[in-house]
Amino acid sequence: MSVMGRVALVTGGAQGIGRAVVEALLRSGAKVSVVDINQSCGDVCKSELDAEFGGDNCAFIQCDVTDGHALRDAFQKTVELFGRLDIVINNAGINNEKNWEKTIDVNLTSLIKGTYLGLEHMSREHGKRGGTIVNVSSMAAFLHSPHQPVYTATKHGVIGFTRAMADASILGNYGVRINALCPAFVDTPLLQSVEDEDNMGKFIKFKEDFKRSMDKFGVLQPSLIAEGMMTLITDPSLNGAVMKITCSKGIHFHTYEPMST
Ligand SMILES: NC(=O)C1=CN([C@@H]2O[C@H](COP(=O)(O)OP(=O)(O)OC[C@H]3O[C@@H](n4cnc5c(N)ncnc54)[C@H](O)[C@@H]3O)[C@@H](O)[C@H]2O)C=CC1
Ligand SMILES: CC/C=C\C[C@H](O)/C=C/C=C\C=C\C=C\C(=O)[C@@H](O)C/C=C\CCC(=O)O
Repeated sequence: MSVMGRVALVTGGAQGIGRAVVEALLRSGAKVSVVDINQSCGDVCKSELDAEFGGDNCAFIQCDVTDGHALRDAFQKTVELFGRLDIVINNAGINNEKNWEKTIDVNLTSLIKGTYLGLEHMSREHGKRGGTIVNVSSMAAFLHSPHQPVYTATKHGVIGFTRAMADASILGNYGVRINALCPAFVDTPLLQSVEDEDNMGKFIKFKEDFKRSMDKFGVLQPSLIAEGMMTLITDPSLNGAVMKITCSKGIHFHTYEPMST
């Protein structure tokens, strides 16, 4: 599937992995709505993307994804601006073990809301034309790190929810493919949070162990994550897939044992 002329919405798109995904989508001819809480970062992002890709191909919508009404409005504004919605990337995420309730709210609750809003605008059950959703998890869902237990729980939840929704899409003939993406460590500002007691809480005392994990497993570049994301977006055979991206194996997929009857 080509994304030429398609419309994408990317949460957390103003920096890091989301910014790399936004650029890959624009480079492939999509129009993109960048949804992000960070006004200044979003303004810079919009200005730079307009300069590179032209002023009519992306929009920045300042929005805290944990505000359900604001998130709904961001989806509606995207459709009003660009006339349709074909791709939703639920990417926004934080690492905060001190305010762990907020981590659940951003990483899981808001991702669920973003998935449901995406279906409202894309699913055949709502008379729409179909589309694709990618939910961003993490390799933390496979290698539970003692430094971020609640973050790890949210990323496990993303995989379970995404795989269940992919099955629901088949049963309900939604016409929407729903997949998960699990990067290992990626060189973005999020990694800096491991140094901050305000983020790590009592687990700050494990930060050296976290850094040893980063040294052991390596750190990826956002551009490789964007490459994997484009595969999930464009490969029509993928639904319920769990893509993993690591330094050791690159872009690959998790395989699940068939359920025993
Ligand atoms: N950096 C890494 O090592 C890895 C990151 N991930 C996941 O990738 C996703 C993106 O992370 P990064 O790009 O690394 O982080 P980042 O911190 O560089 O970028 C996250 C973006 O999300 C935005 N954001 C945060 N809370 C928000 C909210 N409530 N509403 C709207 N926007 C909000 C931020 O303003 C920022 O622009 C997250 O879900 C993260 O858990 C997964 C595996 C590895
Ligand atoms: C403060 C930064 C917050 C989050 C960063 C990120 O979300 C957390 C990642 C946590 C663990 C990363 C593990 C990386 C593992 C690898 O790179 C693999 O090569 C390890 C080998 C096997 C994994 C098991 C499997 O593939 O099933």
